[in-house]
Amino acid sequence: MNILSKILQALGFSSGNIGIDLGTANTVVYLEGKGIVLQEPSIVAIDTKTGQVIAVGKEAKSMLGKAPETIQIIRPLRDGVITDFEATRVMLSSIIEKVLGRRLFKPRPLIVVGVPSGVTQVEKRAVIDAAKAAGGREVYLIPEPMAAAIGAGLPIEEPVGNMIVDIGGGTTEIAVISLAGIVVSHSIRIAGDEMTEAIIQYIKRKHHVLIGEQTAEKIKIELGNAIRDDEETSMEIKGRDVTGLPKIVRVTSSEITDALEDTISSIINAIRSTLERTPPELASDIVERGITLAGGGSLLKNLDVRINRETGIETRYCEDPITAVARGVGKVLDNMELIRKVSME
Ligand SMILES: Nc1ncnc2c1ncn2[C@@H]1O[C@H](COP(=O)(O)OP(=O)(O)OP(=O)(O)O)[C@@H](O)[C@H]1O
Repeated sequence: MNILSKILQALGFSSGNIGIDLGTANTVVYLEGKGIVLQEPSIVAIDTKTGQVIAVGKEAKSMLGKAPETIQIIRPLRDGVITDFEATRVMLSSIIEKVLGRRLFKPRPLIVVGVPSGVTQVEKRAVIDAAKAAGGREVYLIPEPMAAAIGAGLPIEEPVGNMIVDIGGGTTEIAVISLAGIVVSHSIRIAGDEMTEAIIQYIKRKHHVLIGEQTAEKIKIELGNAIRDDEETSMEIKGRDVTGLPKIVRVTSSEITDALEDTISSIINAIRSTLERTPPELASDIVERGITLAGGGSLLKNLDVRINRETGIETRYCEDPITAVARGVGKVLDNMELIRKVSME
């Protein structure tokens, strides 16, 4: 950072450079010099008659499952990648405008975006084009697990093995990082949103009741547990039965543990297979230093305990797991050398 930028920052001005965690479930934005300035669901509401954007983020999410036919609610990303380019562009522009809105001078910002490590060239191009179309001057992409590890404060540039498991909405990214590079990684398109979907399917099968995504997510957060613990809890949920009438049923935490079993097993198998492919020296570092968890999906109750039980490796959360990727892309904004080292080709 040059001296002028430092003075401007000290005076409360921001360079306008932005780090974005463009997530399947949430988009989190870090503004250089300010920190996290926006955290909103990755959802856009569009008027189907005029094609105009009605709402973005929280406001659009509150319309999920409740909108008339004239309003289309779109999640522009699925499984961590862009499935609707135009909606992503609109969402990014609106977010960037919200973040930089009242600035007197608006130089085009440098934008660093965290993306799943398994993205294809076409998907990478789509993110870069969307960020440029939304006003970005230069756009760099950093693999999400690398960004999460930087955000978690792991010593990624040192010659030691750091294992990060970032469980988002659409993707789980597992990586072993050493000397600023990803040595082994594994990305599966199974994460928090599959847990939500598994709850919807379980309640349909077991109780013959249909529930929406928002209700299922609430159940996951309130009752979900990666292990069976002694404290059984339950809650009443409202849905629609097969005949179409409203119905109330009581659901217990152990039922939800059953519902989530396949998803949790897939995540743990992916961690195991990554460990199996890790070179011995780095594996011994991981045994010593433990596994770090990031991402909203990792917040499922007792997931750390379950991973520890099944791998034998100490597992801990990083600070504020949901913003780890955004804090990571934010931390590199003033370090072009590091951006070049860790960004994707
Ligand atoms: N307390 C909680 N318990 C369980 N799951 C939670 C909790 N809080 C958030 N989640 C889940 O975390 C997921 C979103 O996490 P996050 O915001 O990190 O994903 P994302 O970055 O948008 O996704 P991706 O990295 O896959 O693109 C959602 O599935 C949400 O339901």
